[in-house]
Amino acid sequence: MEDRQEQISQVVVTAGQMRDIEKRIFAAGMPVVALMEKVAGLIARRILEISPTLLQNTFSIPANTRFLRVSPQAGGSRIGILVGPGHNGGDALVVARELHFRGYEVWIYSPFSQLKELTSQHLQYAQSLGIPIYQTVGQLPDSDLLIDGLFGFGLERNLTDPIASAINQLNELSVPIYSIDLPSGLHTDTGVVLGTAIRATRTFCLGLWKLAFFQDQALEYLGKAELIDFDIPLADVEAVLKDVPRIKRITATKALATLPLPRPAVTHKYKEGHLLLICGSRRYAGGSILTGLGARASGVGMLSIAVPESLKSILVSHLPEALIVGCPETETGANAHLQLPENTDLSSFNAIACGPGLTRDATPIVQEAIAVDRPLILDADGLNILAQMGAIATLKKRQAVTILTPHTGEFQRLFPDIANAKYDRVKAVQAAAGQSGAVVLLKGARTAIANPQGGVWIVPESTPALARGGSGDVLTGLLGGLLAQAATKQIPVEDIVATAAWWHSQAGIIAAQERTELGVDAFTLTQYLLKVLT
Ligand SMILES: NC(=O)C1=CN([C@@H]2O[C@H](COP(=O)(O)OP(=O)(O)OC[C@H]3O[C@@H](n4cnc5c(N)ncnc54)[C@H](OP(=O)(O)O)[C@@H]3O)[C@@H](O)[C@H]2O)[C@@H](O)CC1
Ligand SMILES: Nc1ncnc2c1ncn2[C@@H]1O[C@H](COP(=O)(O)OP(=O)(O)O)[C@@H](O)[C@H]1O
Ligand SMILES: [K+]
Repeated sequence: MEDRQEQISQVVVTAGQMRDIEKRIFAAGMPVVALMEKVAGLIARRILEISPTLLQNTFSIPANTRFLRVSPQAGGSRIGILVGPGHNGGDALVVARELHFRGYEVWIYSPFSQLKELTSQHLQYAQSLGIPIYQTVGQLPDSDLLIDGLFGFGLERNLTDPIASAINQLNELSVPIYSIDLPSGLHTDTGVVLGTAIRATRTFCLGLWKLAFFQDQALEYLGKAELIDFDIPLADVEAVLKDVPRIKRITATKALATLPLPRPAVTHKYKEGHLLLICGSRRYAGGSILTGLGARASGVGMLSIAVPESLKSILVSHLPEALIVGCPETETGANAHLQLPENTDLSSFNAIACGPGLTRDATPIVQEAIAVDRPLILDADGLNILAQMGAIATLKKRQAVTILTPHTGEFQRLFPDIANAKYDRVKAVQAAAGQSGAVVLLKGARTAIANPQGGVWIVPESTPALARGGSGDVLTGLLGGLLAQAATKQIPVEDIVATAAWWHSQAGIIAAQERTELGVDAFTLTQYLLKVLT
């Protein structure tokens, strides 16, 4: 049984689900007022923890001062608190009060005339404490930090003026902004910008991760995101999510537990999986090498690589441990069809990965791979050829599991009828898996993986260093190797896919830390895969 923290860190909810979970907590007797105090107290404490310069100011007070406070005269940091009409504003006002009592020079921007009752009470109290309150952006004094409590998960409509232009002006100030729950202006589920949105330096996501945090279009607004856990009972989460397919973050704990480690002491190479890669062309020889190196890093027991005959020697020189199968080639140097050695038939492979570097001239070999009753990964031109064949109808005929690994362009070619791929990647990948019966991995800044039942894994962190030709080939090889090794184990396929994607992203992150975001070419990436585990 995973511990509570691990379970909470995997959960991702929509605004509607969050609202239902809160309703249960309130119905069980937790007072709304008490929860707001608790949550905002945690936020205030966290702000003080992570802002050493603010703390420095607190402790640089003159020695003869009787109270551990910073007066404006002592040069304390100024913190502006942005207050909206709902409970997000209420949270912000509690933070304002706490920081005021810790001695900071706090001011409040409260542009709305109608506030929810609790929010209104906190505003009244802040006013009674002498905290200055401003209604228009033009009046705002300077500040060292802004706390954004304009809107949280209650925002559904587009923002209009004057609040929209106020947000634009606030973004223009060169001041760090910490957002409460999510940057005001983002849709909680899709991460779509509703007119305009705060560009946060940091975001404190409250209680449970919201979907917007994993939608590519929201990333530029979120800054550094962290979860503020306020002890939501797991039973309430379970009760609300029990009948819906889960959307989960793939964590290090989960991914590491899915890897084929430790290896049993008594085993042999064929027990540790036999992977067949079908890849490469005269034009894209490198793609087959990168795919092979990705597979090598997975630890797969046996690796066979089917490439056009003319690439055989170059593959052997890069991957001496692999069985390189030279295939007849087309005039253009594409893999024409499979020609396995005698005594080898396709049923001896635990998994097949097909696509990197093939070119679209390799249609017959892709058709052969699809026709084989083995677990199959299709990537790159494997996907483009599948799209030409009609993805959904073709995949319906397959008996064994299929994994598709498209980027957005390939996804749209495969599933032209799924319109929302750009705006709600999670919904799009769920729809694709549901319609095709395949496990679908939609690549991007935050890669999402869906199974046909609608369950989703999201890779929660990655690096733009991976936005480089060939890094997808590495993923295909790595995933193929893990899939082949899992053949005899009862592991859900989507867990293996998510683990490979997590591993790939982590390697990118470590490589980028050591070499900058410009230093992670696809070959280098393959050299960092094992560093994730050691
Ligand atoms: N319940 C609790 O105790 C806890 C709640 N928590 C906190 O509560 C937050 C959710 O609070 P919330 O539901 O009050 O919604 P919130 O995000 O503040 O904003 C909605 C307000 O904005 C308004 N509005 C909407 N669109 C608008 C527009 N375009 N232009 C202008 N106004 C617009 C809308 O008014 P409407 O006109 O729709 O009636 C409504 O008043 C959550 O994110 C977290 O911070 C946590 O601390 C945990 C404990
Ligand atoms: N901005 C980004 N942030 C994180 N990962 C990214 C980003 N852009 C691309 N990637 C990752 O890099 C890989 C690119 O794969 P792909 O588009 O297939 O490239 P190629 O076919 O050249 O190998 C995918 O795993 C994708 O998720
Ligand atoms: K906010």
